[in-house]
Amino acid sequence: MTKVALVTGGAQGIGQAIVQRLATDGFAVAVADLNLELAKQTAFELTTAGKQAIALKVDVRDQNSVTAAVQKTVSALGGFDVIVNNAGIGPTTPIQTITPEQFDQIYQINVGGVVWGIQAAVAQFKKKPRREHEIIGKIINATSQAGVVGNPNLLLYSSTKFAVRGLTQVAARDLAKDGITVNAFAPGIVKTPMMYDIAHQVSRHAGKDDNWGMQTFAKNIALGRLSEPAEVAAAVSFLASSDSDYITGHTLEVDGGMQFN
Ligand SMILES: NC(=O)C1=CN([C@@H]2O[C@H](COP(=O)(O)OP(=O)(O)OC[C@H]3O[C@@H](n4cnc5c(N)ncnc54)[C@H](O)[C@@H]3O)[C@@H](O)[C@H]2O)C=CC1
Ligand SMILES: CC(=O)C(C)=O
Repeated sequence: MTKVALVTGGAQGIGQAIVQRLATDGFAVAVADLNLELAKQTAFELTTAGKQAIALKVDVRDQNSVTAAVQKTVSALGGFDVIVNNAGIGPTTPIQTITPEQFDQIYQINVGGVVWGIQAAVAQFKKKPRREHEIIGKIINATSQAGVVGNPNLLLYSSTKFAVRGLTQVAARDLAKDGITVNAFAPGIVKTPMMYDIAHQVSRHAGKDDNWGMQTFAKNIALGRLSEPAEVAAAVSFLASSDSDYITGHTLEVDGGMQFN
């Protein structure tokens, strides 16, 4: 039977590369994003290429919105096997500029969105029949190299990504008995709209041009180059496949050698 995956923030950047890769792997995919127009475009490109895909509007801050997106996916695609909690935002936050509004927004999206995604996915997974020790659902969360080591200028962002690694470990322990694995992926510096925006902001604070910001981040990459979104998607493909059935609670770093643990 065709497996079904939902990817939040699937309309652009890393999320888009993930839906494209999972569709190529044979999944029917739900492209769930705040930006419905972009999500439709991504899904359209996949269906035109003969893949099974739908577009859904979701705001991951909103528990009901995430639950509804998962339920719509089940109705439209006939099952539910994998959720990739990928949506996130990455504003630079010099310490003295942080406001309560900014704090709420980034924690609600980057942490809250993952919690609601886990919750909604588990409710579906638990409806499935299961043989002893069978893996019936996979939860895959986006953290970051900035969730492995604190990154300058990113106090709120970095700390949300540490939280995602923590909650991935807790959920992995809580859900193992139900045949659900929970893992995370930690990209490095990936060529996406988010990363170009961060590089722009960091460069602006330093009074330099945008290229300076990107090169500053790139300095610590052992493999000596920035990452393509498809390279992150390849790691997520593994975490979504049965090849990773004996892995849970793990953060897979896909950063060209920025961090070694
Ligand atoms: N680009 C990079 O270098 C890195 C990115 N990451 C993480 O990977 C994930 C994807 O990042 P990128 O593709 O770079 O970001 P991006 O900004 O290019 O794309 C993010 C997508 O999430 C969607 N989104 C934002 N808020 C949302 C909400 N409330 N509800 C639903 N969708 C929402 C946006 O509309 C967009 O389509 C994020 O969690 C990010 O923190 C981690 C490490 C490095
Ligand atoms: C955006 C991000 O996750 C970085 C810089 O690691």
